[in-house]
Amino acid sequence: MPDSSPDLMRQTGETNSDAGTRPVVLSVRDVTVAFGEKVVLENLSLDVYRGEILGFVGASGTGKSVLLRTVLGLVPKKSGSVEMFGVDLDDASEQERVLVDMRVGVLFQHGALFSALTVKENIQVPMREYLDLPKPLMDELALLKLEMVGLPPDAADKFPSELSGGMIKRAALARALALDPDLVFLDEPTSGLDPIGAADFDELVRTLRDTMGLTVYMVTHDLDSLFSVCDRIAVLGGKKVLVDGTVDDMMQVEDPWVKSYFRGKRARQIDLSARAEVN
Ligand SMILES: Nc1ncnc2c1ncn2[C@@H]1O[C@H](COP(=O)(O)OP(=O)(O)OP(=O)(O)O)[C@@H](O)[C@H]1O
Repeated sequence: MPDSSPDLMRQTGETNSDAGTRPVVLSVRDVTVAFGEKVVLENLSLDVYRGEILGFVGASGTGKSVLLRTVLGLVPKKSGSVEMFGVDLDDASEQERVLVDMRVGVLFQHGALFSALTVKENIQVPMREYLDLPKPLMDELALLKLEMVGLPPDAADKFPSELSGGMIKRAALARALALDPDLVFLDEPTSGLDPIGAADFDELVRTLRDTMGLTVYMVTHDLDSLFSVCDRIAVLGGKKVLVDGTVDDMMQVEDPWVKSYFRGKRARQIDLSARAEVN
């Protein structure tokens, strides 16, 4: 049986692409998902590279959430494969699957914190699920995660109903980071935040990527996020990834939705102000 200890997986369990320079941490190949007769994704392929912040966009109802849930194994696919850290999730043993899951954090839309648990208890949910740690250590770790996401220590004993929208997002991010993951999925993390709160959250995501070497897969409608923190953007359309590339690449795309999204009035305002900040 192959040694699948986390350390070994970190060193070897990743496929390389792009002339061996950028390890692929998530590889989606020819994935088709349907609900009854309705095909939502068809032969969709996508690679996510280690250390990048990928922004995933697409018109409403194109299947962004379905893809995210499929990758996480919450929605069955008709065909295709999903590999994380070089492990094909359909072929993975139970032990391999647990090791992969421990390397992944998820921030679901609207935070999805357990309302009956305090912030600290929410952050400790993944620790209780996967680790066997003494309570004082878990408390210490929870406080550390709060600090990482910029929440004060006294947020630990608050319930989600006592937090602002921005604090809920940060608490949910702290929970996603509970196990020091390598890859985090963020589902519309800045939705519902005011522009300043959203910009602060984007900055936090970028800082965490820079300091922890995180790979970030972010489903978003937020043009500010796409322009300011995403290294690469993938656009979902016609049941597959229509196009992927940098913001500048998106500016060249003639597809009508991509064009109106990235070259519309709002996008032009953001682009102009970003360029003004640089100069
Ligand atoms: N469990 C399900 N059963 C049947 N159809 C579903 C199911 N889940 C999603 N769909 C359909 O799949 C399509 C894609 O939905 P999805 O929620 O992934 O879109 P989205 O791109 O995330 O949209 P939005 O940006 O509005 O959140 C929609 O037509 C939706 O109705």
